[in-house]
Amino acid sequence: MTLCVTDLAVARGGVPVLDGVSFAIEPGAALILRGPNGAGKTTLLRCIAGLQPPLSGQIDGADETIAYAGHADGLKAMLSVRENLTFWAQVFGQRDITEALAAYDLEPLQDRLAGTLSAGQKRRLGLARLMVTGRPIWVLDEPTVSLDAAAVGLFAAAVTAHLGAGGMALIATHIDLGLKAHSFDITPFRAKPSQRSGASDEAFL
Ligand SMILES: Nc1ncnc2c1ncn2[C@@H]1O[C@H](COP(=O)(O)OP(=O)(O)OP(=O)(O)O)[C@@H](O)[C@H]1O
Repeated sequence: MTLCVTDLAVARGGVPVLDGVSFAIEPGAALILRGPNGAGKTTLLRCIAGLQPPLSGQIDGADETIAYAGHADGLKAMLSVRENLTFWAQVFGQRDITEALAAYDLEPLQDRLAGTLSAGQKRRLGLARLMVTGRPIWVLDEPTVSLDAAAVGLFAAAVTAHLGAGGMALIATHIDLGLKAHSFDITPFRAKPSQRSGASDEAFL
């Protein structure tokens, strides 16, 4: 299975942002999305994750295969760390959360309510969630925000293990994660200002 994006055009708030984007990711590979603030990385990732439709083009290999981590951590504040991971494991039909707890050094925090965690601890939990989905393609938007250097290392190790097991990753980031991955700069694919689409068709802003 390959994630294949062909001639994709995407909009945000009804305004075209990118046009003519094509790339493919094979099992075991990661692609790092690059581009300055406002270039359209988040918009592209949201389309690929199925949160909003593209204007045109094709996305193949994304059905029931993607685990998405955006800017929000998507945590249940009144559930503990362990309960959050167990909840997501059950949603995705997986069971074991042990590896995810260990990968992000969350064992000492497992009984804490997620709402009481620091920003970096919440981010670690949000990223650990990916591991219990069993989904092969991780689509990640600025995953290292709030993480300290040690936690960035844990994240890089988790991604490397995921790729080693045949998984894939598409990551928008401004920092060097030290991963073996190709980079894809979306700057040249900025949509022309004349390409207006009209109304917004997004599920979430
Ligand atoms: N909710 C929104 N409504 C309308 N326009 C938006 C919205 N969010 C972002 N935009 C605009 O869409 C364009 C693409 O934004 P996007 O968030 O995809 O860029 P990005 O590359 O992820 O930026 P950053 O590096 O700052 O996170 C920008 O011009 C931005 O101002």
